[in-house]
Amino acid sequence: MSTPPVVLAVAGTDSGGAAGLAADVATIGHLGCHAACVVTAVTAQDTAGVHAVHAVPAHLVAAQVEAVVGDLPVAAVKTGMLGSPEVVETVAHRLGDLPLVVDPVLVATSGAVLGDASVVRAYVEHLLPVATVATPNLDEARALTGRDDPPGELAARLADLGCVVVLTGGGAAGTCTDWLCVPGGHPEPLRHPAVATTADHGTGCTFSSALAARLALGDAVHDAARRAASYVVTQLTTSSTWDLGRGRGPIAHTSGGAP
Ligand SMILES: Nc1ncnc2c1ncn2[C@@H]1O[C@H](COP(=O)(O)OP(=O)(O)O)[C@@H](O)[C@H]1O
Ligand SMILES: Cc1ncc(COP(=O)(O)O)c(N)n1
Repeated sequence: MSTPPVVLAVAGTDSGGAAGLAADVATIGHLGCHAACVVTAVTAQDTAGVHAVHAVPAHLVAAQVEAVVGDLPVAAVKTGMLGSPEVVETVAHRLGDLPLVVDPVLVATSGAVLGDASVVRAYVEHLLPVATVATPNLDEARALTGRDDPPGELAARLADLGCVVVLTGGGAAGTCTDWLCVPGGHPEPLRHPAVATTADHGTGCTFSSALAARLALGDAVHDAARRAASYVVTQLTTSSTWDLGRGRGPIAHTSGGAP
């Protein structure tokens, strides 16, 4: 087998194994890349909620980043929960020159706040302007713009900060619509079938990791976004028959279940 491209995931942990680095590392590996991982926060989390958060100090996040980029040929980076404005700035400063997918994690599926107003400001001022692609959901796009416009308009506003935006979510009548907008361009709807399931914890993490892996494998952004969405549909279809946890169960990151 040939040497895989390296994708660096910079994110928090989810003890329930649904979201965060667990989703990132599994997805990146399943798509044929090697996952390096930098931990930004430890969460005590399950399918029902986030019970505690311990932020990793910014200097230790920086040390992890240095260890990875000093040794491995990172082809793409994906960021998830960063948790503090200092960590957002560290990532922007040290990783902003690489192909960079930013999932601006602010709120968990369960409703827990994973990034406050100072983190929102740091994304807008420091990280989105150097990102290649940002993948906010509708709530995150509203928080980042401070507006309540239709999703296509929010995607265009965020793209004006300097990155391609794929605004995710918005399922209705069996269809999910994501909005893709390049800086200065017109928002374009990307549609795929909606899977009826409550086993969707970690979907955004899986999507942004799949997008970063596809970029590392050489896809252009449009193709990477389409393939990442199609990956998520397959994985949600698998987990739709699972019965795990009291809350919203994990999306299947890799397998179709035990053989
Ligand atoms: N039930 C679903 N069926 C199919 N695709 C979905 C479903 N829920 C989310 N997606 C897709 O998963 C990707 C991640 O979106 P989303 O769930 O909005 O992220 P987040 O977890 O950040 O809220 C998007 O491409 C979105 O359209
Ligand atoms: C550590 C961590 N990172 C990200 C998410 C968001 O994922 P989701 O939107 O599926 O809750 C999360 N819940 N926990």
